[in-house]
Amino acid sequence: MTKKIIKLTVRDVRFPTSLEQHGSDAMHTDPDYSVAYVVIETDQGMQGYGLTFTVGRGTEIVVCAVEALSALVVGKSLEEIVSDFRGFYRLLTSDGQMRWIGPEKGVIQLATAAVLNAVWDLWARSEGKDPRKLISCIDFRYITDALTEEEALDILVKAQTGKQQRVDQMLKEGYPAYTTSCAWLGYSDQLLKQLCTDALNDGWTKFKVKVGADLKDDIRRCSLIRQMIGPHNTLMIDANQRWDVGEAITWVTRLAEYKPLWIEEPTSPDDILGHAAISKALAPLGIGVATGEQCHNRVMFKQFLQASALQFVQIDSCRLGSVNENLAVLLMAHKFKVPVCPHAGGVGLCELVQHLILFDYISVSASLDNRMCEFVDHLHQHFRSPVVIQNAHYMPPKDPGYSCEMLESSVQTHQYPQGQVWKKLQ
Ligand SMILES: C[C@H](O)[C@@H](O)CC(=O)C(=O)O
Ligand SMILES: [Mg+2]
Repeated sequence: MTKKIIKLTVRDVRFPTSLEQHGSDAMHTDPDYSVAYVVIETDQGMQGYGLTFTVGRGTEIVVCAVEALSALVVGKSLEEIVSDFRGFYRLLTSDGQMRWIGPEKGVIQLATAAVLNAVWDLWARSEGKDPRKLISCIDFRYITDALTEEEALDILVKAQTGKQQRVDQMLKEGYPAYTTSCAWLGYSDQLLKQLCTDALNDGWTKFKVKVGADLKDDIRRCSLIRQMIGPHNTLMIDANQRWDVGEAITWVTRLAEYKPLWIEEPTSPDDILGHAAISKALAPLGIGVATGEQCHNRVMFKQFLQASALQFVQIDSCRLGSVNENLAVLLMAHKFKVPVCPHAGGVGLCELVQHLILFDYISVSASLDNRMCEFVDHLHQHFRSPVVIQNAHYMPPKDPGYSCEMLESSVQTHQYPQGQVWKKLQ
């Protein structure tokens, strides 16, 4: 029986995280973690849940973009969509009129991710997928000079070997994670120390610190955290695009003694050659460049990889056009032998991206070398199937779907501006 999508709703849901400086960095000093939250419904009463992450103001614009896309979804059946998912992806990203406000970037790309995340959730609840089916979801337009459809299929087919052992290993041990929760830029040293002590006690071994606003502060905070975690645990630093290219090289060189594994988003997320120059300059110091949370499509990732401009690929479940585009990036990263360490946190990003990184290990890369997934300990309580972390590892989700269904009570309380939480703050 076909499942016809008869309704799409989208809501603006915001959490006042800026009140306690959760999520703050050198560029986003007051984020209110938010989502455009999408629910699609079929004529058989099934639901699919999807979202895209934002940091507060502007969510209403993403909501408008989702509404603009909804006419392309409502009325279609799930079977019709997934029988030509590549075509459906293109319908959304290449609509002859809406494409002008992208293409495949900005608000319209965030909206595409929210809608398609809901479609993947609906699909995931209904059936399994084989390599050929997955490849048929990817739009190879603009990336065939880096990865052909045949090469992509070959990667997935080769990774069938040993797949069951990796599934068993993940079920037992989980996927390695790192934490960003201890060292947001707006946190005091005292809070940083407290959170770092707690995290060490909970078994965390990999830590990310926000940098980039003030060099003296960065030296103090990196020195503090390195002292606390010791020489063998892993430290990463994240500047959230704060610097020019030369400034990034000078600044990070000053922080090199704290042995960061990577500098994340050192400069404009669009500056591929700038990232290449930074990568080259920092390689002798043993510091890699990580980026991707604002890398808006597969074409950008292709060029980053071709230009050796990054050493860690940070896919994002809501920045790229959903699973379809993330699959393309995972496969390209594998071909270019660059590890994937996803961006997560925000609202629901951990819930979503755990699926992608488990898939990467089990069905694409078959490697854990230099790989880990970000974890941020906020707002999980608002999800029906929140992530499970054990001993600093993501344990595979057990419920069917893409794990982005929120509790209806949370959505209503945090809906902007009419929810109780926001009424109280007005
Ligand atoms: C504004 C967000 O909190 C951002 O700082 C997140 C980020 O860069 C990360 O998790 O990495
Ligand atoms: Mg970051």
